[in-house]
Amino acid sequence: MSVQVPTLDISRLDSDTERFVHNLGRAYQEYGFCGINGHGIAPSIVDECYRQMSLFFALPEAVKQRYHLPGLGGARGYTGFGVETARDSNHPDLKEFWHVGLELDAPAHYPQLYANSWPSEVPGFKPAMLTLYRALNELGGRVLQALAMYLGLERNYFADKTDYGNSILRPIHYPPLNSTLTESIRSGRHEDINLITLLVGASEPGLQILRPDGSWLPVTTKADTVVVNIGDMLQRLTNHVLPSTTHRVINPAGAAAGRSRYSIPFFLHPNPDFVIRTLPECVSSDNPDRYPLPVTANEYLLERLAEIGLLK
Ligand SMILES: O=C(O)CCC(=O)C(=O)O
Ligand SMILES: [Fe+2]
Repeated sequence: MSVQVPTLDISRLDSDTERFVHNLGRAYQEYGFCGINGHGIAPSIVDECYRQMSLFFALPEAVKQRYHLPGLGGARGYTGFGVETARDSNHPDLKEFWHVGLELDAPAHYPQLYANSWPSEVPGFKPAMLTLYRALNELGGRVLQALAMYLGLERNYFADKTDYGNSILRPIHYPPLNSTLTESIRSGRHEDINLITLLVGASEPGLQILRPDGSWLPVTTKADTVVVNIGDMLQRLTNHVLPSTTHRVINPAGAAAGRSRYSIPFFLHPNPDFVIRTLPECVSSDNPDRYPLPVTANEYLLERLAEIGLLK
């Protein structure tokens, strides 16, 4: 049998806590990625997002560009095809996307929590995306509870560090490929910037993770599975105890090349002023502190956005 990223049932967080925490932590130590099912997010919530995003991305380019908000580093609204370029790559990704941030009723505690923009042409887009945002934010909180316990922290360690998280829901459209000559791929090899990413849409082939032996392992899951991976902020906080694994989305061959691919990652971020300082629980003589200098989540984010071409 070929190797596969494990899938775990998160309802075990309450019914079988100790073993679940152990299994999840081991999966992340081995792969940096894990499938999560049993999460209770209704398939209709995800289906509605796919329906609404396909309506939006089908609009004329000039209409979509009205929702590009200059100067925000793509933090909200639309980012066009061929803009984002993975670190260390000269070839832009073959994708366009939209960013939804935390929707607040009152003025933000943090200036970085910009107001959302919504496409008036697609009225169902906002309610669909906000519903999925809330569901994934909540699921991410449960994954962080398990990870906190795995690291020897108290279960709610992350709660007050993520309650105003600068988290982003990113509906992505990878259009049909019209040339086989391009050196670009749908998403160039990269690591995610944030604490954890919850990905809806890995049921469509294309996503691959880099294994320590240099091979690429496909991650394709059942439709009900959310793929959750560790990002660089959590890797840094945990001194690499939880690794942020390099991944990419390759161009399909054959008939699939003529079809769009849609996916929706949710990048769960800490509050902008959270200080990423190596956890003492993750430092030992075998694993000395790799990051003696702390950095705030916001400083770290700005550095990384500049590197991928979103902040000029
Ligand atoms: O589309 C996917 O399956 C993955 C996208 C991704 O890795 C990202 O946007 O960071
Ligand atoms: Fe990613």
